[in-house]
Amino acid sequence: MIEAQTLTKRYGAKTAVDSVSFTVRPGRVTGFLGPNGAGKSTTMRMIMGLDNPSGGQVTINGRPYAKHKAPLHEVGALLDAKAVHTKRSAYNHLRAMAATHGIPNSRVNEVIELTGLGAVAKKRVGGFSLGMGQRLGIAVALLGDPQTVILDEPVNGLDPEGVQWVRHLARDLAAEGRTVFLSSHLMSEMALTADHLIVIGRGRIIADAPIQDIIDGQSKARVRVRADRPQDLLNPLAGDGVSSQILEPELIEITGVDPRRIAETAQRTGVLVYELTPLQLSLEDAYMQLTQAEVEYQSHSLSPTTPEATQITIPVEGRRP
Ligand SMILES: Nc1ncnc2c1ncn2[C@@H]1O[C@H](COP(=O)(O)OP(=O)(O)OP(=O)(O)O)[C@@H](O)[C@H]1O
Repeated sequence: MIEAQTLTKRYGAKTAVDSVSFTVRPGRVTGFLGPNGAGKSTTMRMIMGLDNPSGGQVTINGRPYAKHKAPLHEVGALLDAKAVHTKRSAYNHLRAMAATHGIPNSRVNEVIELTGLGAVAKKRVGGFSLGMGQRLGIAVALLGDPQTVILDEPVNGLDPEGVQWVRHLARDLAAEGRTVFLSSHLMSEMALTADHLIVIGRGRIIADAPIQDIIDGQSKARVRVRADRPQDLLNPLAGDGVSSQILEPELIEITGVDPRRIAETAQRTGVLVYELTPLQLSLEDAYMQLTQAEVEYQSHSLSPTTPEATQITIPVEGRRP
């Protein structure tokens, strides 16, 4: 379990992490999301005792990292896979780490097996690809068989098989009752891996909830309707927060009205409906909506004159008095 209370980190005038409080619980995968520069790595570094908080505190299993007698058994972290610059082989690197922490060699062999490093374990780490470096970083994180595992961008540089492997690993570790806290910019992957999300923007928590709640919280009912005269549905459905998009002559999307009301309206108005599909936001859409005001490093289109979409959005006319 990781518990942060009013955790703050300032770098000069810059407040990278601004009085955040959250709990990362065991038995589930908690994703840590946020735009570039939001404060994810700084938070993870403070959890691992690599940065001192300017205020507040963070504990792992009830104690700050530095207060644990055998921290590698409590928490393992992959924070910066590129940090391992060594002429040693992966095997010797892991053995040296194990020796200094009283971990038996048999565990070194286990983590090499677990992370799929067997074929390259005797090669110099300096020559590793990004993906192999990631696997070694994860092997180091798991070396002490820790109760809590923190992985910062663990799928960075991994091929699709590696990405899937990290997903299964994270889910297996959580299923064993461990605390798993991971960051990733790959939303589709996060949607498949995490049970719970903490979203941070400009150093502050902007969401802390089960993943489905975050998607539902950002979604207004949106329904795709195929019908012979779909436009005839629009006036009877008009109201606050209702809008529609004509995609094809017989295809529209209506936002802000549930499918049952659309079906009832169609029956009343004699419109023949032959498709009524509720649409759900993806995690990526929900995330973009949540964080759009929090993006520190905004990207701009190279061709601002290019139309955003060819679809036409028209608000449904307001109710007539
Ligand atoms: N050592 C430092 N000195 C000064 N500013 C720093 C330092 N480390 C981080 N920052 C600043 O603190 C803020 C948070 O950075 P951090 O790396 O924690 O964000 P992040 O969410 O991990 O971003 P990314 O997704 O790009 O990795 C950024 O504005 C960053 O520039």
